[in-house]
Order: sequence, then C-alpha cells, then structure tokens
Amino acid sequence: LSAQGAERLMNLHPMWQGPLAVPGGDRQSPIDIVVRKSVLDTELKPLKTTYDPKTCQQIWNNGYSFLVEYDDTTDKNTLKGGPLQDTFRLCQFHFHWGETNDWGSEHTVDRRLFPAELHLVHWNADRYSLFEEAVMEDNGLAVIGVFLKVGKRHEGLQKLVDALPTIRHKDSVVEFTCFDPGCLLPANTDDYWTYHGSLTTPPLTESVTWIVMKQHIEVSHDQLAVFRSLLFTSAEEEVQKSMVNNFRVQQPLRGRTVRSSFT
Ligand SMILES: COc1ccc(C[C@H]2SC(=O)NC2=O)c(OC)c1
Ligand SMILES: [Zn+2]
Repeated sequence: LSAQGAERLMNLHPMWQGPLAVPGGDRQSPIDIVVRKSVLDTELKPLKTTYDPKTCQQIWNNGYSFLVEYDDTTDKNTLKGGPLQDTFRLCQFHFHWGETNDWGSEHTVDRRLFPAELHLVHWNADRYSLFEEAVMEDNGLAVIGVFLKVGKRHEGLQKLVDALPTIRHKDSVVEFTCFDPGCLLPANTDDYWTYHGSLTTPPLTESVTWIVMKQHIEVSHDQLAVFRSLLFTSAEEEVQKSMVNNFRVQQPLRGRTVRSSFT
C-alpha cells in the first residue's frame, strides 16, 4: 500500500486529522523529509542526552497511544545540543504505529513509511517552569523521533512490551520504574534532520523543534504485535477498538527548510 493509500485510510479516522486547518497552521507536523532538499547545517552539534532510569514513574493508555512518564521536576533527564540553545527536560515518550508493518510512522523519508515511530518529548526548562506552559510556546518543546523497523527483537523494549497487557484499555495506568529511555535511541545519534513543527495530535500547537534520527531501531514482529493488542476504548465501552493507525498524515512543508546534521 502506498503512502497515498495509507492517507486515504487515515481519512477514515478523522480523530487523527484534528482540525484540518490550524489557525496560522504553516508549521504543522508530521512531514515528508525529502532528503535531497534537506540543507546541511555545519553549526548543528551532536545531541547530548542524560537520562536517569530511576526517574521513570508510570506507563498508561491515554486513548491515543501509551505513554511512559518521567519525573520532570528536576534536571535528571535532559536533552541539550543538536539544534537547541536551551536545556530541555524529558517528560514522556510514546509511539505511533499501523495495523500492519507496511505503515505506521508519522514522518516519512522520501515518502518511505516505517511500521512505527518513537517520540521522546522534552520541554524547555530554561524558559518555562511547567510542561503545560512550554506546550504553548514556539520554542517550548523538542521531540526526538526514531523510526522502528521490524527485525530482531529489541531486548530493552521487552520490559515495556510486558507491561502493555496491564494497560489494554484507555485510562488504565500502572506503576513503571527503572526504564532507561536511552536504550531506545539508535547507536548513531549524530545524524539527524531537524525542523520547526507542531504537536501531531490536538491541540496541534506549533511549539516543537523536531529532531528526527536518520538511523532506525529494530523491534521484532511479535513485540510490535503487542502494541496492536492495546485498545483505543475504555473498559466500559461495549465496542472495543484496537489501537492501530494512531498516526497523523504528513502535512504541507509551507516553505520550511529541513536541516541535516550530516551529508
Ligand atoms: C497538550 O499537550 C500535548 C498533547 C499531545 C501530545 C502528543 C502528541 S505531540 C507528539 O509528538 N506526538 C503526539 O502524539 C503532546 O506531546 C508533546 C503534548
Ligand atoms: Zn507522537
């Protein structure tokens, strides 16, 4: 199925579109990254991430995806460098995936779809005191995107996969501790694309500096199948809907430049 096919399919799920036109929406996400149109920026620094697994708190199903949340009241989990001037704090990570391995990512690279995409969400702790404030500001958030491919089993992911059956329904939460989000980053984090965009779910605010890794990570078919066993619906609802295709379709570039840290 082509990206267009996935797009047609996506339009069956209006909830993922959110308002089609966002007021002044000229920096919406996700986008297709056209590699040959990206511009090398030699000023881009390597990413610097410091994550403390002990600050992992809980994993929960929010009815869109599942989130792993961290204590972001101190500077224990930080993202610096790359395109960023300030220090950003990790607050959560989550994924987007398809109903089959043929699609599922939000960003595409030369129209190539991946089966899933990881988002590590950070907020600008130098300028704001709360995530909720930063979400509304144009330099408020930095999200690292990592593509997933189906291949060998990801040992570090298994602890998270084993917790998913305990949060099958929307709004279920369980304690989740000692998880190092760094284990989900690819070996090479020096090569990435970066551009200014938005949240990919409502409220779609244009507050995100996107950092999309060139190198993907691999997970097994069975691990990804467990993602698809989650449900969009809460326990009370009579019709249960499996949590799949929770991605937004690519948005117009509107003249933006995608910079690359590599040639
Ligand atoms: C009210 O604040 C919000 C709302 C939604 C999201 C999640 C979106 S944004 C992304 O990258 N992927 C997603 O699914 C968020 O994340 C920073 C922040
Ligand atoms: Zn996301």
